[in-house]
Amino acid sequence: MTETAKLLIHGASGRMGQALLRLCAEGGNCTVVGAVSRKVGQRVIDGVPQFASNELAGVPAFDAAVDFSLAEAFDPILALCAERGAALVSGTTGLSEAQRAAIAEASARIPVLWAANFSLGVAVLSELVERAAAALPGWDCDIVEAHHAGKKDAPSGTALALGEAAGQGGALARYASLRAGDIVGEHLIQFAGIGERIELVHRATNRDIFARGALHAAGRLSGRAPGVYRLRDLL
Ligand SMILES: NC(=O)C1=CN([C@@H]2O[C@H](COP(=O)(O)OP(=O)(O)OC[C@H]3O[C@@H](n4cnc5c(N)ncnc54)[C@H](OP(=O)(O)O)[C@@H]3O)[C@@H](O)[C@H]2O)C=CC1
Ligand SMILES: O=C(O)C1=N[C@H](C(=O)O)C[C@H](O)C1
Repeated sequence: MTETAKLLIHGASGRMGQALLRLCAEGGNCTVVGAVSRKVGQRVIDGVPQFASNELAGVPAFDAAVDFSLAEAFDPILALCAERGAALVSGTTGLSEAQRAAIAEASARIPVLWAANFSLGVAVLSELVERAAAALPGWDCDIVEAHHAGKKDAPSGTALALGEAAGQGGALARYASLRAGDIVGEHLIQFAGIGERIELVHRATNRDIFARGALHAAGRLSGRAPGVYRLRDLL
C-alpha cells in the first residue's frame, strides 16, 4: 500500500474546506490529520481532529497544509508551514503584495504553491487568453466575473490572473464583478474589435473541480525541495 500525504485542511468549515474534507473522506489519496477553522463548530466532518485558528501550535505533524481561507487568515498558516518544514498549497485569494512577498520568502525553506484557480479548464483558458491577446493588438479586453454573494474579494483572483495572461499577450484588461446567489464561479473574457468580438467563457458548476486540483497538488508537492511551484509543474 502506498503511503498518502498527511494533510492539514485550513479553512475547514468553509465552502472549499468542506469539499476538501468530503473528497478525502470519500477515498481520495489523502489522510487528513487536522481541520482548522476560526471557530471549532459543527460543520467539520466526523473523525477529523479539529483545531481553532488560535490553537495552531497544537496541530499534529503534517506533510502539507491545504489552505482555502481568507486573506486575514493566511499569515499564521504560512508561518506554521515554514516552522514545521511542511508544504503549503493555497488557493486563498485577495492576498496583499506583502503576503505575496512572504510566500517568496518562505519558499527558501518550504515548497509552496499558490494558485488563483485549481481547475484544468481555467489553466487552458489562461493559455487561450494569452494567445488571443497577442493575435488581436488594439482590441479592447474586458473580463467579467460572477460569484456567489458570500465572496469577499473582487475582482476574483482568477480574473486578475487571466488579466495577467492577457497582459503577457500585450492587452490591458479591464474588470467587472457580479456577486449574486450561489454562483460557483464564472469568467468571461471579451476581446472587442471594430465590427466583431470574441468571447471566451469558463463556468464552474461544482467546487469539487478546485478541491480535486488542490488535493492532487498537495500529494505531489509533499516532500519536494523548497521553492515556489506552479500548478503546471505538478500536473
Ligand atoms: N484557488 C481556487 O481554485 C479557489 C479559491 N477559492 C478561495 O478560497 C477562499 C475560501 O473560499 P470559501 O471556502 O468559499 O470561503 P468561506 O467563507 O466559505 O470559508 C472561509 C474559511 O476560512 C475561515 N476563516 C475566516 N476568517 C478566518 C480567520 N480570521 N482566521 C482563521 N480562519 C478564518 C473560516 O472559518 P469560520 O467558518 O470559522 O469563520 C472558513 O473555514 C477564498 O479566498 C476564495 O476566493 C475558492 C474556490 C476556488
Ligand atoms: O471565492 C470563490 O468561490 C472562488 N474564488 C476563486 C477566485 O477568486 O478566482 C476561484 C473560483 O473562481 C471560486
